[in-house]
Parts: sequence; C-alpha cells; structure tokens
Amino acid sequence: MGIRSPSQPSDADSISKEICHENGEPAAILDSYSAWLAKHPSALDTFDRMVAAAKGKKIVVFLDYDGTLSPIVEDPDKAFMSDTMRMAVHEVAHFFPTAIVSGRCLDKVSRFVQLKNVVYAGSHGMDISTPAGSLKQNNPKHETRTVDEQGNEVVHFQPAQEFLPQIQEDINTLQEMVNSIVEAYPNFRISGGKKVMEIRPCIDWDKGRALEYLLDTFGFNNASDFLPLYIGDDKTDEDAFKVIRHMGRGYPIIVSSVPRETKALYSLRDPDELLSIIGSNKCNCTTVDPMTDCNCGTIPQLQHSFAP
Ligand SMILES: O=P(O)(O)OC[C@H]1O[C@H](O[C@H]2O[C@H](CO)[C@@H](O)[C@H](O)[C@H]2O)[C@H](O)[C@@H](O)[C@@H]1O
Repeated sequence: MGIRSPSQPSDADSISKEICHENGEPAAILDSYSAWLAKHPSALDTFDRMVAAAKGKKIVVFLDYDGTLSPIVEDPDKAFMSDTMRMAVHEVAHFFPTAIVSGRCLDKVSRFVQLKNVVYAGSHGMDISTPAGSLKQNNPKHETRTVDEQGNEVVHFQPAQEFLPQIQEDINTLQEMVNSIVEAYPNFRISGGKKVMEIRPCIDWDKGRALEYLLDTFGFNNASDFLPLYIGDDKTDEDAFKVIRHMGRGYPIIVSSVPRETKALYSLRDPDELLSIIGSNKCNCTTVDPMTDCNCGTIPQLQHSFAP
C-alpha cells in the first residue's frame, strides 16, 4: 500500500528549470525534480519497501526542526510547528525513541516543540539533554547534571562548552562592528540584535556525531537490530545522512521541494508530506491536548507499520 500526498505536484517538471543557490555559490541549474526523485525516491512512494526492510528491527527517529517540522518562514521567531505536527511527533515518540536535532539552541527548540517525550539536541548537536540513567553518559568532561522543573535528573552533554566564553567575545566584537557599520546608514537598523551569522567552534562534532551519541544513549551502541530514520532539510543534516549511510542501515530522508545535492537516499517534498507519514490520516482529534495521547483509536501510518 503506497501513500500519496495531496501536495505531490501533478507536473513535477514545473520546477525543472528552477535555479538553486547553494550557500551563495553561483547559481547552477540542477536536474529536474523528477530526475532528482529517481535518485532520491519519495519516502511516500517507497514506504512499503521501507516497512518490509524494517521487519524485526527497532526504529529510532531523528527529526530536524526548521524546514522539517516547521515551514521555513521569514522571521525565525515565528517558525512555529502546527499542533497537528506536534501531536504526530508526540505519537511517534510514544512508539519509538525520538530525538529532535536542531541548529537552534536547546532552549529555543524545546520551547518551539513543547514535547516532553522526545530528547533534544540543540546547537547542531553540541548541546544535548537526555534523562539521567540513559546508557551512554560517562563523559564527565562534557557532561553536567541538573534537575528539571519536574524534579527529574537530566544530563547535558556539551562537547564545545569550553568555547562559550570565546564565542561570547566574538559575538560582542561582531556586534560592535556591525553596529558601527549600520550607524552610517540611517535608513537601516538592526532588529532585536538577532544573530544572522552562525559561528561554530572547530571541533569534530555535528549532527552526525549527535546522532551517534543519541543512538548510544538510547542503548543501541552494540545492537544490530535497529534502524535510524533521520529526516532533515538543511546542509547541516547532511552530516547525519552520511553517518546513516556509513552505518549501512536506516533511512536518511531529505525534505526538499527542489533538486539538491544530498547524501539522503529518500526525499519528502515539505513538512506536509512528513505529516502524511507520521500524522494520523483518519485522526480528527485536532482538539486533543498534544501533551496527552490521542485516544481516537486510529494509528498513523509510520507507527502502524513499524511499531513492534
Ligand atoms: O537545524 P534546524 O532545526 O533546521 O535549524 C537551522 C536554522 O534554522 C533557523 O533558520 C532557518 O529557519 C528560519 C525560520 O523558518 C528561516 O527564517 C531561516 O532563513 C532559516 O535559515 C534558525 O534561525 C537558525 O538559528 C537555525 O540554525
């Protein structure tokens, strides 16, 4: 049984001449979307095959935030995920270990997602919060323990912690430079002091390493019966796609509505298509509190097909 998304275009070729800009590099005309789809099949169309290959395996779910769970919008502070998506992720996490891996800081991404049954990896995996007692957590150099609002002990894994004072210094210097430049242009202003450049420490840590750390934390370090499913839309998600491909197991899925160079093996066009996999097609419980279990009795496609 294949699933078709209502948002799948009837004329995939309509974007065939789209010009994509990658990281400010010169524009390049890439393959048509349909040709790209042949290389990175839609996860909707290949869902049955994925399910068949996953028999007897434990699914572990990794989800990027911006562009995956929430649509890309102009103002980063308004990149809200819908309650329907929140409910769907809540339900996915009810069946499978689930992590949200984001470039945003931990605090920000967890405030956007507002779910307690997922773990969060913020700052491109450089700030990971997991419940104390998880399997990996034996790195005193980078781990600190705190107690959350509910009184539960949590472990914060921050491999780049030592760079924080330097980052703050750089930010101050940059802000001063940007302020002095913008001052000369009375028709321009800096809104809210928001950082528009991301400065990352030069350490060997990224979303791929975060995925490995989280798999260990979930207890899959020596297991041979798990399948990671990582869904993301950004350049930084490529590190996680690479790790999954290197493992030789699991599903790296890119969310993109235009052809892009990617290590992902599968694709989804947009967050709506993701929802058609993890959301409940028949579920009408839009008024259900996203923090509680949906009780309508219908089980979404992913959970229904993969859950043990
Ligand atoms: O790893 P992610 O969860 O995908 O976060 C990556 C960056 O997302 C945000 O920026 C992007 O989304 C914004 C809101 O839709 C959009 O305005 C911006 O153009 C995108 O680049 C966030 O602001 C960054 O801090 C994250 O690193």
